[in-house]
Amino acid sequence: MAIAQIYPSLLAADFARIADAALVVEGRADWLHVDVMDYHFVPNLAFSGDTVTALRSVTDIPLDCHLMIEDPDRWAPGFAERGAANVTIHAEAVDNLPATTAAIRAEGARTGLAVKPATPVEHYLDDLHRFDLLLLMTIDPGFGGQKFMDSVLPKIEAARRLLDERDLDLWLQIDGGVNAETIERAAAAGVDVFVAGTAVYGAADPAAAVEALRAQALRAAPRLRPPAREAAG
Ligand SMILES: O=C(CO)[C@H](O)[C@H](O)COP(=O)(O)O
Repeated sequence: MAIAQIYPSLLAADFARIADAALVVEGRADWLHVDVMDYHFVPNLAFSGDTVTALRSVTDIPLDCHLMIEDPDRWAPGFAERGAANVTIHAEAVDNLPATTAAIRAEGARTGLAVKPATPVEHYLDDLHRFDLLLLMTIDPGFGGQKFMDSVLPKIEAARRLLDERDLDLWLQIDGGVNAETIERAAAAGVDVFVAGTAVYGAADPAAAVEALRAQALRAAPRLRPPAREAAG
C-alpha cells in the first residue's frame, strides 16, 4: 500500500514570508514542494538553490524540488548538494538522463521525472528505474492557481497500471489544480503524492487544509494509507 502524501507548494505562499509558510505546515505536511523556474523552460521565475539552503536552516521538512528549467543536467545535482530530499527534472528538458539521475543520487537525494500533460510516459519506460518519483503535471507548468486538467486522468490510470505491473516502486505525484474538488478523482485514478499550492496557502488554516486534503484522498482510494504518525493516532 502507498502512503497518501500532501506537499504544499511554496509557489502559492506569501513570498515575503516563506519561512513562516514552511513552519505553519510542519508536522502536517509530508514534504514541501519548491518550484524552480528560469524564465526559459516556463515563462515565470521562482526559487533557486539559495531557497533550498535558506529553508534548510529553518525547517527539517524534506524538500521536493521541481526544476522547471532548461539544462537540468547542469543544475540538478546542486539542488541535491544543498539538501533537497528529492530533485525532479523534466523529461522535455533533460539531455543525459543516466548521468543526471546518477549525479543526483550520488548526493543522497531521490530523483523525480516530470512530464507535461502532452508528454507520454511511454517514451521513458526504459528509464523509469532511474527514478523514485513520477510527476504527471495536471496543468501546463509555470503558474499556480490553474484549473486541474481532467484530460490527464486516463494518463494517471495508465501510469498506475504500468508501475504496478512492472513492480516499479516509484511514487506517483501530480501537480496543478489539486483541491477539495479534484483530489478524490486523482486519488481514485492512482496518485499517492499530491502537490497543492492554492488549496493550502489560500486557505485560512493551511495546516488544516493539508489534513482535509489527505482525509479526502484516503476516503477516495482504499489503496492509500495515512502516514505513520497518523496511523499511530
Ligand atoms: O508547478 C507548479 C506550477 O507550475 C505549482 O506547484 C502548481 O501550480 C501548484 O499550484 P496550484 O496548486 O495552485 O495549482
